[in-house]
This record gives sequence, structure tokens and C-alpha cells, in this order.
Amino acid sequence: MGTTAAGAVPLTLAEKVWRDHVVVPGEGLGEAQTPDLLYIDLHIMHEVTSPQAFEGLRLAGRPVRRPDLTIATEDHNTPTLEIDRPIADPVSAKQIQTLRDNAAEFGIRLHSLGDAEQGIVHVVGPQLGLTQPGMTVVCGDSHTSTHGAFGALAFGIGTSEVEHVLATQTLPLKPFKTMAINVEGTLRDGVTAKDIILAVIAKIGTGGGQGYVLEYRGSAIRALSMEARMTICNMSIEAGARAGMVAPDETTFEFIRGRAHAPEGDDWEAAVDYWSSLPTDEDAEFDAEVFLDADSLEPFVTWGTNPGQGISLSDAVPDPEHFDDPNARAAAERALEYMDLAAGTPMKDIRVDTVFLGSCTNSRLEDLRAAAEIIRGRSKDEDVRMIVVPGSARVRLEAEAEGLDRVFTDFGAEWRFAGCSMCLGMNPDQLAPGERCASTSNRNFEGRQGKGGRTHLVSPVVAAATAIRGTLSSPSDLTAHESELQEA
Ligand SMILES: CC(C)[C@H](C(=O)O)[C@@H](O)C(=O)O
Ligand code: SF4
Repeated sequence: MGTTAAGAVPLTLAEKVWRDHVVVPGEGLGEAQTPDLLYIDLHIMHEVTSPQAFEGLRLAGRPVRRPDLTIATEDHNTPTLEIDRPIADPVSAKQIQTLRDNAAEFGIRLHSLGDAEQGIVHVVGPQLGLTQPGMTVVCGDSHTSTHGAFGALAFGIGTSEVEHVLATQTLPLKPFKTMAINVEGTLRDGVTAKDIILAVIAKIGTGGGQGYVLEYRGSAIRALSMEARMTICNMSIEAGARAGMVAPDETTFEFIRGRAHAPEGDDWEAAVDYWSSLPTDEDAEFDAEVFLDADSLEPFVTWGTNPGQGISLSDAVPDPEHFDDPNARAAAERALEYMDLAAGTPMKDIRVDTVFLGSCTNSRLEDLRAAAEIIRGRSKDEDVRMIVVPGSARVRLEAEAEGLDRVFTDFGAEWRFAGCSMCLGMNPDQLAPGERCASTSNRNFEGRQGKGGRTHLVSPVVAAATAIRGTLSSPSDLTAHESELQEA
């Protein structure tokens, strides 16, 4: 925990990063304050939200201010099969070609399909060591909050803001409020970071974080790997928050050390010194606090059509009648209709057609390992299709180097190339109308994974157990499942 210098105002992690990036302070106080102009340390891009920004620069005759602080990758529109063939869908092909043309014209580093560093923008940045504590990181993508796991202040921005950052390397930003999410205790076996964040969103609601930067704290967070912290920060946006952060510590430093863009030698020492000054001061105050008990947490899963409509996997589909708030009740009724679920049905009785292991929430090596650990030597339910999509080409290579691809294909799952894939189906990887999917992604909105498709958000180990049993399941259900199979 940080200590406050004598006489200095105690600050939270987010406030320190903000303070260190103000180029021009706003005017006025509190809610009425005009935006501060902040310096941006890292700008990452993908094909979907960049074309108009480049077009704006072109029209104004402006160059990119800091191409060296800007990096692009192809992820949303890329296919995950036959990546050496031309992209069949004309819209996707055009989107990708536009990014390639813009990157070439404006001198921006781009990792294209087929390159070992291509992949989902939020997997690629941390993997290259580009994302570091204390940085401001932006991207025209809501899940930029992922990078907050490093103690960076990371925001999703709109296309006009992308243009502003390209042109100036700064961004005007309104002040924010701070919320501490305290998670104390020890997670049980089979309970993961994904369950923490689904439980947090179920607790505070999809609007609960509005106007706040969330800081995840407490012994359960400190015990998590960087990959797991990224899973949690990734979904901060699903609680409506502006960003999510975790204070940098030894786990953070060890993850960054030695990566392609990590500081070296004296620079490394200086960086670690600065990073170590960032954690929230002991006597700093948050505008709001939330508490979650890690010891009693169970695997969590969504039953509805927003990420806040979640419940313990051992519970039953809730009855809308039991919601006090009329809006929540109406939303639950609509969600159950879309999801074709009856109140009172045990979640574990719900059968799925598809299991999707992937997305910027849960497609890193650790996620693939966790799922592979569960399925190794077991067989897939024959009616379930399972698609495994590594978050980046590098993750795919690393997974193959340790034989995980074989574990998945022997099991009967499809081993794909990297990208966003079925997280939102901007490529051919989609659900058919009425199909139901256990998905390790972050959004279960109507039609998100394909028109008429139904999504249950789950962790990688729940995804794996579900592919084995065919119904939503946790790893702890597998022993019972196996004795049933033996008896049969
Ligand atoms: C396409 C992009 C703008 C979008 C986002 O901002 O999040 C996408 O990544 C998503 O997850 O829905
Ligand atoms: S994996 Fe999904 S959530 Fe992440 S950037 Fe891609 S589409 Fe958005």
C-alpha cells in the first residue's frame, strides 16, 4: 500500500495516474468542472473503429502525432479458419484492407492476420509488454478496461476521440469518481476470476459503476495472476464503469519483466520504483465501496440477456415475480422469454448446443490451460460443438508448444486461429437462431453471438465441464457424472 508524503493529499491509484498525465487542467470544481486534457501513453487500434478517424486526419491534412505510441492489430473481422485464403465476406475484407491501407499511409505498426503478434487488441498489448503500470491507455473499444489490470488507467473511446488521440496524443476527459471493490478471502477450487466479476456485476448492476473508476482490492485480488486480473478488469465496462484497475505489485512486475517492450537495466529499476509508488495511499478515501466474500463464492453463470443477470450455478432460474424493482422484473421477464427459460429450472439442467472458449475476457494461455486440465482424458458430449479460439496467434503457438491443441482436438473441440470470433460474430463464427451457448466472453446481449442466439456467460472451467456433460456444469459435477456413466 502506498504511503503519503508529509502534507500531501492521500490519493487513490486512479487519481495518481490521472494527476501524472494532466497536460492542461480543466476549470471549475466537482461535477461542473470542464475536462482535463490528459496525455496518452499508449493507443491501440483495430479495424472496426479506426476508418473514420483516419479519414478525419486525411481530410484535415494531419499526420499521426506519435505513430511510435500507436499500434494496430486485426481481430474483429478476421476469420478463424483458412486464414491463408482471401477473406470471403466482402464487408470484413474491406474493413481489414482499410486498416492495412491506413496503417501503411500513416506509418503505424500493424499486426496482420498470419503475423505471430496478431490477435485481440487487449491480449496483444499486455503480451508485448506495451501495457505498463501508471500509463494512460486508450482504444476505440469498450473492453480497453482490460489493461487496468496493470495499474494503468485504460479507457474505451469513440471514433472521434480516436481521431483526437491520433492527431494530438492527448484526450480531454471529465473527472471521475472512485469505487473500491473489496474482495477478501480465498477462492474455492473451481471458482475463478470470471466468477468474481460476474458476481460483482450481479451485485452492483450493469449501471452500478457509472461515472466511477473501479479499483479491485483485497486478499483475493492480490492472490490472482495477471491473466485473472485482466479477466476482472475487462468486464468493468459491463458494470457501466469508466475503467477498472488493480494496483501493481510483484505479480505485475514479474509478468512484464523480459517482454518485448519492457524497460531494461536502469530503466527497469526506475520503472519499478515509480510503479511501486502508485498503489492507493493508506488514508485515501473512495467515493463508494463494495464488499464481496471470496470464501463463499460459487461458480457463477448468467441466465439473462445482460451481464448483471447472473446467479450461482447451483441455483435455479429466478422468478421475475420475486424482483421488487418493476424495471428489473420487466427486464427479467423479457430476458427469460428471449432465453426460452422457465423460472425455477435448475441452472444445471440447461442444455447447450455450443461451448465457446475465447474472447478478450478468457482466451489467454492460462484460460486454455485451465479448460484443457478439465477435459484431458475425458470425452465431449456428442451433441455439443466446442470452439476454442486463442486470444492471439502467440497464445496459439504457446498452447501448441505444450500440446494443448491436441488435448482440445482429441476431445472433439475445434482448434481455431486467433481473433474475437464468436464473442460477437463479426466473422463467420456465429450461433444459429435459437442455439444456446456457454461462452467465456463478456456480453450475453440478444443476438450478440448470432441472430436469435442465446448466451450464458461462464468461466473457462465451467465451459469445459459443460462441454463434457452437455448441460451447464461446474468441474465438481464431473465426478458424479463419471460414476453415472460407469453405472449406465
Ligand atoms: C467493435 C467494438 C467497437 C466493440 C466494443 O467497443 O466493445 C466490440 O469489441 C464489442 O465487444 O462489442
Ligand atoms: S473479444 Fe469480444 S469483447 Fe473483446 S474486443 Fe473482441 S468483440 Fe470486443
